[in-house]
Order: sequence, then structure tokens, then C-alpha cells
Amino acid sequence: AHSWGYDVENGPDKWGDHFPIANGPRQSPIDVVPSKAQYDASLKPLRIQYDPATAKGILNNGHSFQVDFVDSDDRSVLKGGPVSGTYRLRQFHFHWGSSDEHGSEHTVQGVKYPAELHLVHWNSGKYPSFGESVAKPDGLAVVGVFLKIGNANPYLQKIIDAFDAIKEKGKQTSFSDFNPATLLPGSLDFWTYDGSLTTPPLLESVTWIVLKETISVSAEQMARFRSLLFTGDGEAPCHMVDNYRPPQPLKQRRVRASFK
Ligand SMILES: COCCCN1C=C(N)c2cc(S(N)(=O)=O)sc2S1(=O)=O
Ligand SMILES: [Zn+2]
Repeated sequence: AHSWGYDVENGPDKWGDHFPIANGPRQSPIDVVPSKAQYDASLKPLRIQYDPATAKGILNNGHSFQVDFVDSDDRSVLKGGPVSGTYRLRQFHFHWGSSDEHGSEHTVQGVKYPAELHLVHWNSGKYPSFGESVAKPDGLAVVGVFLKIGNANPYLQKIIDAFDAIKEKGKQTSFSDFNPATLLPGSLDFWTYDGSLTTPPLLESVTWIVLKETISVSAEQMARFRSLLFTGDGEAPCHMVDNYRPPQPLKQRRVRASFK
């Protein structure tokens, strides 16, 4: 059976065929409307502490590329913000478009960004493993960061320099001594809401933390993202672009803001 992807025949509009939760009550991404977000003074500041030594490898998984981290201890963790307890960094990955006009999953009052970074954390304070946490309503916390075209981002460049080794689906290489905190903007002001994975299995287990401030990426660097392939060795090459799910209905959810 052909697996899910982002084409017409296996893309977001078809995911509900095999993953009925696609039409569930807390699906992601969403369009964030700042004027409708409720400032919540009880939200704590985000506390993010990453150890560059936990970076392990970089992989083309056929949907995006991801940088995986050692998550056998609490060296790289997220605390505070909307979550209680400690969430351990598992991986980060991106979603992007075929042009600079679109590519992000979340939008802000309809504004699309060329790409979006997702830093995936799991509730190690409550569950014994990532696998145990991934389907729990408070299992995951994902920090979303928008990329905006501007100056070249020197920290992204280290990731881009690894792309030649992971051009095709299934390829991976070691990736060490990298601090993902270098990919965070100066301000950690955020919007937060209860949502889901934005790819199948679309599990409704994610506390989303979407940062208001963007980070920069140059047009040339975005072109390098688009040089990656969805396809594996020996298949007709298909560029890895438009690997984003569009915004989903907010339904009965509130979006809270950590800032006025
Ligand atoms: C049982 O299946 C477990 C697989 C879960 N994962 C796979 C994804 N594609 C994925 C997407 C994520 S996103 N785009 O919502 O951040 S987080 C995440 S993940 O938690 O790393
Ligand atoms: Zn993602």
C-alpha cells in the first residue's frame, strides 16, 4: 500500500482515509490570530537548555530531514511555558515550500512563511520513553519557529552543509556538537494551544508552543533545502518541497499568548 506523502494522491486531503483522527478536535497546524489569542499571565517563561553533546545524527526520512538527539537523560530539556515538568528534546526538523511565498505549517493571520522549524520534546517527567509518550494527551511539546527570508543564517548553514550526505530518502550521517538553541530567536514570546502531530499518525498529543519572533534564512539557503529529495536511490528524483500540512479547524480551542 502506498504510504502517506504530500502529493495529490497521498497528501493532506487524503490522510483521513487511513488516519481518521485527521478530522479530530485538536488537529495541527492552525492559523494563529493574534488579536484573538488570550494573554495568560499565569504562563511561565520558557526554559530551554540544550547540550550540544546530545546531537547524534541527521536523517532524510522521506518526508523531511531530522536531526536526532540522545534522549536517554535530561541534558537537553524544555521546562516552563505552558508545560509542567520536564520535556526532553528528541529531534528537530523543518517544513518548507517550493517557493519563498509559502511553506510554513502554522500561519499568523493568514501570513505564510517560507519554512517552519519544529523542535520535538517528550514528557520524560511523566513517561518512561518517547514511544510511551507519543500518544498521550500531554506526551509531547513541540516548539515551532518561523523562518523569514533575510540574511544567511550561519547556524542553519552547519545543517545545510550536511545535505549532500542525506540527499535521498533513507540516507543518514552523524551530526555532532550542535546546539539547537542557536536556531532560536532572541525573544521566546509564544502562542500556545493543544494540538497534534502535523503528519500521520496525526496523534493528538502535542502542546504547541509557537514563537512570535522569526529567525532568518537566505533565499540561497532555502534553495538548498529544496535540493533534498523525497525519493530514494534508484527512484525517479522528486524534490523535497511543499512538505507542509495546511491549517486545520480551531474547533473548541483557545490560543493563549505569553505576551501582551
Ligand atoms: C507512532 O509514531 C510516532 C512518530 C512520531 N514522530 C514522527 C513524526 N512524523 C512527527 C511529526 C511531528 S510535527 N510535524 O507535528 O512536529 S513530531 C513527530 S515525531 O514525534 O517525531
Ligand atoms: Zn513538523
